Amino acid sequence: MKKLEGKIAVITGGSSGIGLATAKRFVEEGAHVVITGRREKELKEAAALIKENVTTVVGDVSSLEDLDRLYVVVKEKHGHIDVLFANAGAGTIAPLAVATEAHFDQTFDVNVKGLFFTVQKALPLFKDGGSIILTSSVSNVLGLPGFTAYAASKAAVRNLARGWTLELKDRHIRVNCVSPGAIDTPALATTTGLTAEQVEQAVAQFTTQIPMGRRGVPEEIAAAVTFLASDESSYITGVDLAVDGGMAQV
Ligand SMILES: NC(=O)c1ccc[n+]([C@@H]2O[C@H](COP(=O)([O-])OP(=O)(O)OC[C@H]3O[C@@H](n4cnc5c(N)ncnc54)[C@H](O)[C@@H]3O)[C@@H](O)[C@H]2O)c1
Repeated sequence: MKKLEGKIAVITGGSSGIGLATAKRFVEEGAHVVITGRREKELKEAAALIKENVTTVVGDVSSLEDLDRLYVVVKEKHGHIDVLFANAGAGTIAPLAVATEAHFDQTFDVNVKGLFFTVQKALPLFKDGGSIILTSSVSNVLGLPGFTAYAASKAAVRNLARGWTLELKDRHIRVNCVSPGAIDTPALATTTGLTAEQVEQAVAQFTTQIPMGRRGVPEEIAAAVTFLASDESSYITGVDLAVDGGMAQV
């Protein structure tokens, strides 16, 4: 029996990395996925990789108009949502002394405001219960020099899950976070502003500090998200599931 047979799932940031791996896994488990991202070309390429049971909608989660358009498509095509994976996120390195207002605003616009309204505007489409999974980060409990605005935004995500767990309990909607550690995705290489060689050195150094001694792969986050999306986690709500090779324990 497939874990998500017949479910309708919306995934933001579904064109690459963790979102794409999760979209593929959801479809393998019997779901139809609606993926959204900012760039049409990447979305189409992602849909070609997913192959079947996938709809694409171009949009920026920090734009409320784009979110409205997304859910109009979902409503017209499917009528309802069973699973929402609010996964789109942004974060670049910016030590406190040099971080700009634009950096701060962009980080919070996507990771907090975008995620907040991604969930709010989906609510009318949840019928009888469902599962919402928010992508936070292991940085929600770590001091992470150079990434403090990002880490603060991800701590906000974790706290939104706590409150929404209670706000949505009577509608039988479970709300959980998944918190990736260091996962090999395009984001890991592009958010540092360093050269490719510097990134390689920094990542190698960083990897030595991970208790399991390696970085994760997107499929390992997708497996955890599939569990949280499915009835296998039917008595789990409000938790923060770290998928981090033990990083949060250091
Ligand atoms: N890779 C890691 O090590 C790691 C660790 C912890 C948390 N995360 C989080 O995982 C999530 C997915 O990141 P990833 O590692 O797969 O990186 P990624 O760059 O492969 O994916 C990020 C996705 O978010 C989308 N996105 C970014 N800004 C957006 C916006 N304004 N509107 C719509 N879509 C937008 C991108 O287009 C992309 O599809 C993010 O929330 C990220 O913060 C990643």
